[in-house]
Amino acid sequence: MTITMWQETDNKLYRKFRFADFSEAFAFMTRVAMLAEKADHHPTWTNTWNTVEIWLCSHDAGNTITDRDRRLAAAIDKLVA
Ligand SMILES: C[C@H](O)[C@H](O)[C@H]1CNC2=NC(N)=NC(=O)C2=N1
Repeated sequence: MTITMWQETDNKLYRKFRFADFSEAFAFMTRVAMLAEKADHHPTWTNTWNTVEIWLCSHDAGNTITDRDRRLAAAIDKLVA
C-alpha cells in the first residue's frame, strides 16, 4: 500500500489509500464501514479500482474537524498498520 498521511485541507481530514487491487480496496472499505457505523460517524469517500480517498469532518459541528474525526482517522489507521 502506498503511504500518505492524513492532511488537513478545507476543514477536513483527508487521506488517500492505495492497495494492490480492487478486492483489497473494497475489503478495506468494508472494514471502515463497520467502524464508521459503530462510531455513528461516516466518511465521505471515493473508490477508483485500487484507490480509496477519505475525507472526515463533523457536519453537526459546522463541517469542521473534531475529536470524532481524529478518533475515526486513528481507528482507520489501525486497519492498515
Ligand atoms: C444523526 C447522526 O448521529 C449524525 O448525522 C452523524 C452521522 N454521521 C456523521 N458523519 C460525519 N462524518 N459527521 C457527522 O457529523 C455525522 N453525524
